Amino acid sequence: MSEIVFEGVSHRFDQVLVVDDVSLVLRERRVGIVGANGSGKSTLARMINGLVTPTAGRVRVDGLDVARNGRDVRRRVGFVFTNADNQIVMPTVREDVAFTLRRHRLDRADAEARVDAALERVGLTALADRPAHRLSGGQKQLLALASVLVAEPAIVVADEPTTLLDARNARRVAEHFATLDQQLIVVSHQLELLEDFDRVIVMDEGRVVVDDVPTAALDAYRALIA
Ligand SMILES: Nc1ncnc2c1ncn2[C@@H]1O[C@H](COP(=O)(O)OP(=O)(O)OP(=O)(O)O)[C@@H](O)[C@H]1O
Repeated sequence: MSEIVFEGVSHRFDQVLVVDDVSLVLRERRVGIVGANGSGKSTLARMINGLVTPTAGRVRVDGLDVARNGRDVRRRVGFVFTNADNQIVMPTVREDVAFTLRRHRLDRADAEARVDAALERVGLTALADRPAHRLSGGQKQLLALASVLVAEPAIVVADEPTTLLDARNARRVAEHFATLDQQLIVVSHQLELLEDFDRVIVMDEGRVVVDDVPTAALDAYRALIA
């Protein structure tokens, strides 16, 4: 497993402290992050691959300082956004997955084999030549996941990957996430998604207020928001 370390990490947007002195070592395979709207979950998740830089403290991924080694870190850390539409950049499903590899210097056959494997992995092989924007919401989220997996990241960070999906699609996407070999960090308001994770972190006003096994952490979170 990889290791993600937050060392006294804070982040301010326009003087407002949204992540407040967080220190964590994440080594578990599947870690969930929950918390009320605006508690700083997305900001924390985005710091893992350098989408957001801490205004104080340091984030390290497998020993690499994210602020200094952004490119190497982004090769290790794939990021799945809430809205897959924002992640789809190419006309067809296959082209969209292949786009991730544009700077990987693979020969054509290797790249194609990796794209095929990533599509197979998420069950989109039959839709490979379809227009990406015409997929259903659930299929788009699986495409976003394939576009991340094709780079063979060690870590997948997902920010509310099922929030925009109906219950059936959310379950389908969640099942795919559950079978990943990668270390997985998932921000979610859908608590059932995290029940069989290894660890759940509860954020409140930028701080980690609970850090425990899912049953205990989710109970504490439900009590906090009740
Ligand atoms: N780019 C930005 N510029 C200014 N403020 C921001 C920016 N991104 C987030 N914020 C603010 O930082 C705070 C924390 O936001 P963040 O998205 O991390 O919370 P969250 O816990 O993920 O919330 P939600 O559950 O609503 O997605 C919020 O008050 C938000 O308005």
